[in-house]
Amino acid sequence: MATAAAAATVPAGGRPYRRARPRCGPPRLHRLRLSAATAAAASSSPLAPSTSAPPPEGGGRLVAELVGAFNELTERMDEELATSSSSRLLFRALKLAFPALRYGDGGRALARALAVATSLADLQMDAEVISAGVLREALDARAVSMRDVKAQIGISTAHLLHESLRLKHAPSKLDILDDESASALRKFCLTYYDIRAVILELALKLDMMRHLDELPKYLQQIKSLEVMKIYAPLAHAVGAGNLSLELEDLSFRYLFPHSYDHIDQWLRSQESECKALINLYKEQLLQALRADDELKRIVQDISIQGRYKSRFSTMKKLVKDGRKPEEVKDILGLRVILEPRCDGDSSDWGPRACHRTHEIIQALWKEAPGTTKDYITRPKENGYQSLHVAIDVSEPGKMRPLMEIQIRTREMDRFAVGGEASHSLYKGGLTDPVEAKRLKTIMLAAAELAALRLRDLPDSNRGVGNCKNPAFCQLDKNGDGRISIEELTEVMEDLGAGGEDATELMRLLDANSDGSLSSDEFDSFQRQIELMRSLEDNDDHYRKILKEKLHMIDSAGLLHVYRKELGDKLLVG
Ligand SMILES: Nc1nc2c(ncn2[C@@H]2O[C@H](COP(=O)(O)OP(=O)(O)OP(=O)(O)O)[C@@H](O)[C@H]2O)c(=O)[nH]1
Ligand SMILES: Nc1ncnc2c1ncn2[C@@H]1O[C@H](COP(=O)(O)OP(=O)(O)OP(=O)(O)O)[C@@H](O)[C@H]1O
Ligand SMILES: [Ca+2]
Ligand SMILES: [Ca+2]
Repeated sequence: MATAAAAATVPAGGRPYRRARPRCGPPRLHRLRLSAATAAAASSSPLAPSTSAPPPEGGGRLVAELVGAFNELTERMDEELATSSSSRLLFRALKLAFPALRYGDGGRALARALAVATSLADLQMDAEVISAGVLREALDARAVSMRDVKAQIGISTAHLLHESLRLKHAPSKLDILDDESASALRKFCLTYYDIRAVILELALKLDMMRHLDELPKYLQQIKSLEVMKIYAPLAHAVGAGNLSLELEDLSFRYLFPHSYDHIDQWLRSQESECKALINLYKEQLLQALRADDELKRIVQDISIQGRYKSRFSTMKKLVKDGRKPEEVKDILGLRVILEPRCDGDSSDWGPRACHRTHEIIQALWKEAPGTTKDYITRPKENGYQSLHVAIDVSEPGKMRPLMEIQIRTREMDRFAVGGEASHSLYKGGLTDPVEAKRLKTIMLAAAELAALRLRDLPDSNRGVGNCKNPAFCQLDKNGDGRISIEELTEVMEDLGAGGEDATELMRLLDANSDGSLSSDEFDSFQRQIELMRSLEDNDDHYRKILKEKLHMIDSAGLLHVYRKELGDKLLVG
């Protein structure tokens, strides 16, 4: 029977780049992000004695934040990249950045450094790049020196930071950013700089764009132009698709505020309904494809991806040939990817499976006349293969944009994503296939080198296999399975807090009063940290809802809407 895996669909708000990783075996408790409800339940378990203690203050709170950030980042990292050497490196970087960035501006610098690190972890970068992301803000604020980084973190992270600083100044070497010089500059960046430094710089640009309101207006436009012409296409070229889309949308917003508002209002007005529809159609289609006898015979795997079109991409469609928003046929998009079986006479099973999928779609929904393009029977000149249809998802009295469905085999998809018909060539600003191939080779080589440096030594008795809880292992320096007061004091001192804070934290967490923290006691502490973080997340979420409502309605109806929204969310939560 054909197995079907539904790939991630519309990005969830707030954490756009997080990639769902399949987990094998039992979940690792320390890495679970507990909901407030489960965390509260866990805290009443007899195995979790210390969660009833009040949240730690002072230096204890610092350790809690450090451990929380460390867990969040390692959870997002690719499992293969999260070796114990990587964990150690990341923990050291966080320890260096925390005291340097936490004070001064109410912790905003630290929050931004962690957001950059999060983007890098979501892009599946290694610990060296993520550490550089954490430290770059501290370096810019002169709270940490390159000498500190070299001595405490390592030469590779220092090198990355050095390269990203060089890259930062590259655009200012040009007087005008016309298409030609922008293209030359993009090539220059990709040829002459460590590719991981380019990716670090992209994550920093995203952070800058998310806070552009804080800069003077003239700078907002200069920065946006740079991003639009250089960094968004660069992001596309290195395969950071979602990052590229967000960079484009943000710079579009600052460069053309009126056009942006227009498109934003139209897309936003139907966004949640359309995203729900994408998920619904995806599920229906998956079920129908899985149930089909012919597909069961010739296909071993089916996946479907969905996306809602970005603001900037929609704008380009409108400008290209002057069509109206409702005439854009790919505002809602699904992509079916089929993996044909390899046995028997399977040479034409791929195209057959795609055409069979088309027939099933025609039986399910209404196809918009004249929209089908069969690039499988007749591939495009660049070799691109896929079958495209658009279906009408309107209902009586409810007009909606069309939904485009692309159908292709896994092999065709690989070619469309990374081959000579690659998306970065199709619209990413790179025009030379040889250049794209070389870029891919450089990226792979950089990843291999990093992996080599960050691998665990075979005789290491603190390898991942032995360390069920990486945060605990970072604190348990001598590896005896307990965190002693000396070990706790050491981390406190690294964070700039005193020995009294360590004693205080130990008193709070040491449930059986034996003078040290067992892994169970530390697990309880981590559950408490998760609880604190989830409360902060919810607060942030409610604040956003409120802001939107305040913006949209007059004061007479505010309370009603606020109560309803809050009530709904609380019920769901
Ligand atoms: N990677 C890649 N994707 C492509 C290529 N050509 C088309 N596509 C994808 O297929 C979609 C639809 O392409 P077409 O069916 O040719 O439609 P179109 O002529 O662009 O029509 P409009 O979307 O209405 O402008 C595009 O939006 C891309 O997502 C290609 O050469 N490479
Ligand atoms: N129908 C679809 N289903 C799922 N993903 C899609 C679909 N169409 C495009 N994508 C993906 O969505 C991302 C954003 O693409 P975007 O909508 O900006 O451009 P496009 O549709 O590929 O090209 P164009 O703007 O020329 O139509 C890309 O990763 C692209 O591969
Ligand atoms: Ca110990
Ligand atoms: Ca104890």
